[in-house]
Amino acid sequence: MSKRRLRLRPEAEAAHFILSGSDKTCLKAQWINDYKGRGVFASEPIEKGSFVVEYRGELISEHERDKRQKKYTEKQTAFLFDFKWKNSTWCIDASREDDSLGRLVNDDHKYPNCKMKQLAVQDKPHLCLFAIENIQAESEITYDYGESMWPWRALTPSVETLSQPPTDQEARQKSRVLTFHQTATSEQISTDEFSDCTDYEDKDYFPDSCGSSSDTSLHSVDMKITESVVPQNTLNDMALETASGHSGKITSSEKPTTFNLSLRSSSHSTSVTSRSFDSSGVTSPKNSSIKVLPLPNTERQSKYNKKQYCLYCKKAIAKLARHLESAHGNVPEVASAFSYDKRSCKRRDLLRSIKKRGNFNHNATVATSGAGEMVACRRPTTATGSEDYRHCKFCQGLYARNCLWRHVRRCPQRFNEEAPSGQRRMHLQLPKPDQVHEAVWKIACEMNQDDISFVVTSERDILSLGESLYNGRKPNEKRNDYIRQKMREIARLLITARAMTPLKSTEDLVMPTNFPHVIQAVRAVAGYEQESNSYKTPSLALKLGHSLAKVASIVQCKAIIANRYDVAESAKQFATLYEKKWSESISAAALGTLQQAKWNKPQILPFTQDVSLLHTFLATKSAMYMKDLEEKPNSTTFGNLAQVTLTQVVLFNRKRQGEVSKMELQVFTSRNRTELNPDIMIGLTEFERKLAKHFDRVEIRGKRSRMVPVLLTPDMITAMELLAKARSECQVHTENVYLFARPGVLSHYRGSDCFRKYANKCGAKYPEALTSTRLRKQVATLSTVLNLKENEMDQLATFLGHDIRVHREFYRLPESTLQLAKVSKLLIAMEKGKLSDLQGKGLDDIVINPDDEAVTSDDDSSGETITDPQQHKGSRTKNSGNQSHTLYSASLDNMEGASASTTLDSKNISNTAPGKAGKARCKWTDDEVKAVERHLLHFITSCKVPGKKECDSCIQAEPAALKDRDWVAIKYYIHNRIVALKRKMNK
Ligand SMILES: C[S@@+](CC[C@H](N)C(=O)[O-])C[C@H]1O[C@@H](n2cnc3c(N)ncnc32)[C@H](O)[C@@H]1O
Repeated sequence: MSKRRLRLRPEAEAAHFILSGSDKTCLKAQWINDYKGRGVFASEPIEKGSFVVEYRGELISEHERDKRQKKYTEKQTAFLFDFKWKNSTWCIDASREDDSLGRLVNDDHKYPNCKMKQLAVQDKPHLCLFAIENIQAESEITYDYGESMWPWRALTPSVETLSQPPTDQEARQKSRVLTFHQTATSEQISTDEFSDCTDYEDKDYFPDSCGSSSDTSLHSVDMKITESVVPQNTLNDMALETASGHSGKITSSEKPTTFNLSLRSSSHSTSVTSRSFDSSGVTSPKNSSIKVLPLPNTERQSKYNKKQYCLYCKKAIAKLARHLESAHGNVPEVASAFSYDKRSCKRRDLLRSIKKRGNFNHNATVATSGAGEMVACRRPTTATGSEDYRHCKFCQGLYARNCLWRHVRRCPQRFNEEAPSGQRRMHLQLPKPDQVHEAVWKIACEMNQDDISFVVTSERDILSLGESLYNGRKPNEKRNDYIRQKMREIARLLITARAMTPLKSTEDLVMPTNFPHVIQAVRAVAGYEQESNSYKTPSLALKLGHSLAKVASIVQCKAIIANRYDVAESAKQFATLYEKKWSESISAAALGTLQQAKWNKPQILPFTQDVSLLHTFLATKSAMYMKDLEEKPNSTTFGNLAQVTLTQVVLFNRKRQGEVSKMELQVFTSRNRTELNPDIMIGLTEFERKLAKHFDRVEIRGKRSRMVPVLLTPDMITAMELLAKARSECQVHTENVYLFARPGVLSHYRGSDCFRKYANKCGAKYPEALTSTRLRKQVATLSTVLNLKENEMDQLATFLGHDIRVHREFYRLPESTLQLAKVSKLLIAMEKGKLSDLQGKGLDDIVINPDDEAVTSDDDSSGETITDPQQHKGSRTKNSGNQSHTLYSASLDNMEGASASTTLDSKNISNTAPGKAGKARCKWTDDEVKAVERHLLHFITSCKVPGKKECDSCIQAEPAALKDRDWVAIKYYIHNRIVALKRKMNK
């Protein structure tokens, strides 16, 4: 009697919950990770055989299902559950976000604890889950979605494949998983009928096996999804498997039941997040669901009674060695371990290795399922979250993150591999999901392990962004850093978006309807301040924009390949939105903040005396170190000479330190040493010919893969040849490709470090000004002051490794220098009341005399500086009287030092208008002089508030020649000066 009641109870209970439309209180929904999303967990133990939850939703016909499927998004389609009832196909559509829990139960094809069963209540079919084992509190409720190519199953390779090659049987099993259809029988049960819910034969449940499908339309739907993401060989495997049949539990007449689950673009992490999930009232666990098993330290179990997982039978075993010997003694590696003496190290190491691999297999299963207990080599005293543990990449043992480095130093499995040093991580990479680029996965796994790296590894589209960046660049460490940075940036955005908007995945970020949320998140990440319309980190806002555009194009391409035209279209629309709205919403303010940050910032240039001091210091040191290296070749003498020579080359060539630092040995040894072509020689002056013979030229890789030439003096060549020769004696790794290699490692010396070191040692007055970038600016500034011709300027720009536009905009100290060197002459003339003297002259024809200079230095226009909207857009003019004068003296100083014969007179400074190198000579006509006078008068008499509209009208009324942006700059400068003059007059 009692037995009968027991049997009926689950059904009756199910009917009760079906009719009340509620779920059991012993269940709760929880956010697991980005990979799985939410899941359902037992908050109390559930007995084997009990009813667990109903897969509740809207019951629709097959036809309606087909219609909905067409317009549903990928996510929604995942909630369509097809089943057979009364000889036709029906579907439960659970896509609507309600509070029901059944729709949130995840798949587990290996160790499910529930099975799906069909129940007829009041002559309507219902899908319910029943426990097939006792379920512990806090365990996740799972069931087998059936054999099919579910993306997550492919993404997390079986643990066997991680540690050992698959056996034939395993290979067969694996390919069966790749069959792309879940099929099922459905035993229909009426609540009126007697049924035994604890009698779990597979046929009672669905999905329960796979079979050849007669439903081709369903096949094709799934194929559409899989084709896009599965490489061709996998598809071939699938085809083979379908042809060779399945497990055979089902007859060919049985119809497939398809859980129309589609590929989530972000599903493959094996770790668990502690992030809270708050949409739809799901609980938000602060701790990860994966714990590290603590020492057994209860009264019943001693701490010496630790259980380990057997590599072969996967069970937790207390006496593993004994178990291995008795149960798996015929396995070659077990036999080999036991062939050694009982106390031998070899035996101990082999057994330990088997133990660690067994535990690793278990840990990988836990990681894959998203919940459970991992086994560490040194167990904590209390259950600890898995975030602080990592697997050793050599022996696969699990160690506390902060102790891993210590273990790696003496890990017996490391064999001859070099111990990783510096930033290189020592933990085992997570299992690489299929279709993720190996190198990109490595980059992602080597990141600092934090929330951000978690999002990177779990978001497919972020990894795709990394892959796209990876493919477009030549391999080097720096490129990897860049990719890492880009992936982290977008992950940070996603984390912020999740916290403050309904967005959840990277794909959500590039949906046009989400554009306002994206703007909100970007602003939050970049620290937008509404009042000032500025950002704390404006560059981040700009970078995120570029990355989002890239992600949108990646999503679009992937969607096109996958025949998901709705997604492709929406990504395309996002791109259009981005093009039209991004600037006004984000980038205008970000660029404004960036530009504003540069205003009034003193631009320090190196002083020529300091440069000269550094030069002499390096020459002396170089001679000394060359001698040392010849006499005592060792890593120290090599390092000294390498650093000095590197600094010399950067200093002499005014090159980016990063480019010269990376000069490869092979590039130096294979440099072109052929004589200069006699025809070219003819075109050179005697002096130039001598120079051409004097220097050697090496071509190195510059920014954006540009070829950048480096000139080498004979002294430098001698030092470099010595470095090349002495490498082997000085512990320079044979694999180290760099000329300025660091002995013992694979990296090179960094020019910036060397510069800093020698700048401080050489006794320079302003050592902080001696950096490679500032030296580049110095040479560029001098080129302006010396008025190089257009083609000479081009040559200089090419030599410096950038194009002329960049040179003009960023390297020359543009208007400020010109204002110093040239416009100031005009101002002096004006202040001295000699404006009419300018008639018929160009700016360059004005000669400064020291008295005049004194006149200009005592002004103060600060606080009255006008900002010009035009300058905002294109020109980089910033007017600051004080700063200008500092620079003026600096540039004069440099100029004198640069060339003894150069003086600031009308011969040397030729006829180039400011900002228009090489354009027609800009003489002041009578009209222009009058216009300036009028302008002056206008300001002195009527301009009360500088920068107001009246001034603009005044400017417009002037002759055409004065409309040039450079002249506008002059006018603003004049304007400021006049305000200062006016103040003086008022006083
Ligand atoms: C019916 S829903 C289950 C609820 C879902 N986890 C959620 O948060 O909405 C099916 C989806 O869950 C995810 N999923 C289910 N089982 C999974 C598993 N074992 N591993 C990873 N993801 C899984 C897949 O993204 C699938 O599209």
